[in-house]
Amino acid sequence: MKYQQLSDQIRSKSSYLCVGLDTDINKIPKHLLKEKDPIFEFNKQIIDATIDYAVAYKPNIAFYEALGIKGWESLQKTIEYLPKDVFTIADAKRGDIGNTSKMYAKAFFEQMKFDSITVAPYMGSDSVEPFLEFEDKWVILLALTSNEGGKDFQFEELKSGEKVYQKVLEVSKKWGTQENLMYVVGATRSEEFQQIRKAVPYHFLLVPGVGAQGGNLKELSKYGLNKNGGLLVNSSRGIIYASKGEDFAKVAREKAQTIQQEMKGYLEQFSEV
Ligand SMILES: O=c1ccn([C@@H]2O[C@H](COP(=O)(O)O)[C@@H](O)[C@H]2O)c(=O)[nH]1
Repeated sequence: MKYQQLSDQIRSKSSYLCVGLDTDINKIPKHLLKEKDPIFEFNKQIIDATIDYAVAYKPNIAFYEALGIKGWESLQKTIEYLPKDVFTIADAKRGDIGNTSKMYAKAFFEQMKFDSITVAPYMGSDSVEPFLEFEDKWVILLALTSNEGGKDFQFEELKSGEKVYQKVLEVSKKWGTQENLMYVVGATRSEEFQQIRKAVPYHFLLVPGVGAQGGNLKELSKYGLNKNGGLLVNSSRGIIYASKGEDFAKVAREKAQTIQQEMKGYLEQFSEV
């Protein structure tokens, strides 16, 4: 998917919601366990219920890998089921020496046909560039993560006065363009959004950490939104497990709609979209 298409989706749905498909066999409603592929059945019902309010879907690959071959099959079916006009994110956090990264890229872009993949920056340019060689595919580079442990390294101050995550942004933005490179910035870091926007004014930011992790949607939207939208805000558990009963899809739809309505207001207030 191209930058403009994603921006158009945000405009037409008045939403920058990404639904996280962190589908755990131990958390899905019990009545689905009688299905041939309970994980896919759950995802299918979540997608049908939330599609009016979401512009992106993000399966976290760990949840599928953990089930072995069956998990990969459920993932493949999920990707094939998703409509072509939504943006798909493989939250896989890959990155390795160049020739290995190339194989990860082939797996997620060619085999599974994801639009994008999350990548760790730690191994540097040659570990990221192989992902950037695929047309209309995206790298979503970890910049500032939402977890507490993110402070262990990412806020460390360098001799230049920059923090490590700022250095990641400054150096990596030369590896790609706003057309093929996005950044992960945690919703729990809303105080950093203003200066992150200065560093990367036009790049999309994938923002996990609202809902279950307590990030503030208004705060991050205020500084994170740009004239193209520029944000994809993910919620996984807060939507997909809002109800653990037979009404899970209906309740997920209500949750997604509530978030979308809030986003619509912020798009009107904080962005020219
Ligand atoms: O900094 C990061 C990077 C990735 N994640 C992932 O996003 C979702 C968040 O799930 P919630 O249930 O909405 O908390 C999950 O897949 C994480 O692995 C993140 O949280 N923070």
